[in-house]
Amino acid sequence: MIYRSTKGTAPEVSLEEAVVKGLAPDRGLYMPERIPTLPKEFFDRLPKMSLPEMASEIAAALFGEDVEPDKLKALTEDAMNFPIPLVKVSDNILSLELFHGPTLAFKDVGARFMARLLGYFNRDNKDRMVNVLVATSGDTGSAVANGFLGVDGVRVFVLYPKGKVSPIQEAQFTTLGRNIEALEIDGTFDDCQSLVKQAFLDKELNDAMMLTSANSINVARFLPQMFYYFYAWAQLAATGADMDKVVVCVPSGNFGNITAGLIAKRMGLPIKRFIAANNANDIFYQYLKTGKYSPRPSVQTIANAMDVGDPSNFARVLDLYGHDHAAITNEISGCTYTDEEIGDTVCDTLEQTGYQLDPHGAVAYRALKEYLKPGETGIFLETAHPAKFKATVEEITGKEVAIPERLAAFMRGEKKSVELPADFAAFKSHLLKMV
Ligand SMILES: N[C@@H](CCOP(=O)(O)O)C(=O)O
Repeated sequence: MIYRSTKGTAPEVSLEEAVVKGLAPDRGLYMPERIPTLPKEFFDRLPKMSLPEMASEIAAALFGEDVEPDKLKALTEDAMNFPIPLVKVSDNILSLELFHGPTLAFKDVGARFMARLLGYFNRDNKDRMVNVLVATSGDTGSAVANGFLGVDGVRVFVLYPKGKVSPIQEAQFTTLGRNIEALEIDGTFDDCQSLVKQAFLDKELNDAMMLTSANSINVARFLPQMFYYFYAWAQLAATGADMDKVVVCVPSGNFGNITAGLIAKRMGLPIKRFIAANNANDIFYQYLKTGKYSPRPSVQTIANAMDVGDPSNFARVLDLYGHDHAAITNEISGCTYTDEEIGDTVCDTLEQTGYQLDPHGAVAYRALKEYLKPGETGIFLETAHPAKFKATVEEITGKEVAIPERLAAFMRGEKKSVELPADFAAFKSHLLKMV
């Protein structure tokens, strides 16, 4: 498969080059040149398939030309080795619980797949040190750090906005040591993401060290996220539900997650429509309303992983729909909620249904409650475990949130981070010291 840049001015590349480069040299994002359609017989079998089985068939359709079949199957099945249950919350609304992986957030799916795929591409270059740069507003950092922890030939730099992630999220990537270094940036997530993007375009840096990204700008991080859309659909289909009116609501920040869902739909997954639910960082919602994209500095909210002021994957959404605003609004609607509304949703849902939402899932659940039409069934992506936001959730509900042991383990480590200003020269000089 050939990968092309959304900006259209960079050379086309192979999957390996797209994964290793991360970002195209014209600052565009790589996209597969064609999106394969899966046959009807695949969808007929779907409700009976396990997650690793279906993931490896989908991976074969996308990556099969570039990776040996048995290796691709093995690495996909190994990456997808945790449950992703679809759980009923209220009458016509179900939660796709994406928090049962090692770091308790949906990013585990893409990060684990990417770590294994990069290992495959690097198999004959054992002496080559790959430097993974990752900007995080909370969840990506820990998933990537854990996905690559102890992997020979890989060094990970996690850039995060100082004081703007939850204490547990911070512990998940600042206490690991070994080949993981946390860089605490005095700025926002967008500053972190911009430092990473500038690094890919800096000749001196790229001559000195091999850099790649593990954010959703990297095709190996974002495309595997489509696996769980198929799995959600399959679980619902297995219940005998009416599959013509399925609406998926995605809590949206950097828009990699919803873009993976849109690509799943292009591959044939019959999702009727999508809702992109924003917190106060409602850049996409404003775009849907006005047709104008006006990025702005992100503000801090209680759904911090979505605190993104210039979503990278907006470029991919535009690309998928040929920059046609009407076509986009036909398939995707949006909404935006304040912290107060998010908090009320966490509280009311717990009281009314007994289901403990995290602040991100709450944004999406509320959107379905408000915007599902009669006869539709809504699935929302519950992107992280509520315990990752323990203090916030407990303050809202007044009830204790138990911390799973694998999360508690992170809290026992000692925090180590390097503080840096949101300044490219300082970041670059720090990286160059590692050479
Ligand atoms: N929401 C992310 C921010 C980056 O998103 P990504 O999907 O591009 O990695 C986070 O929680 O870190």
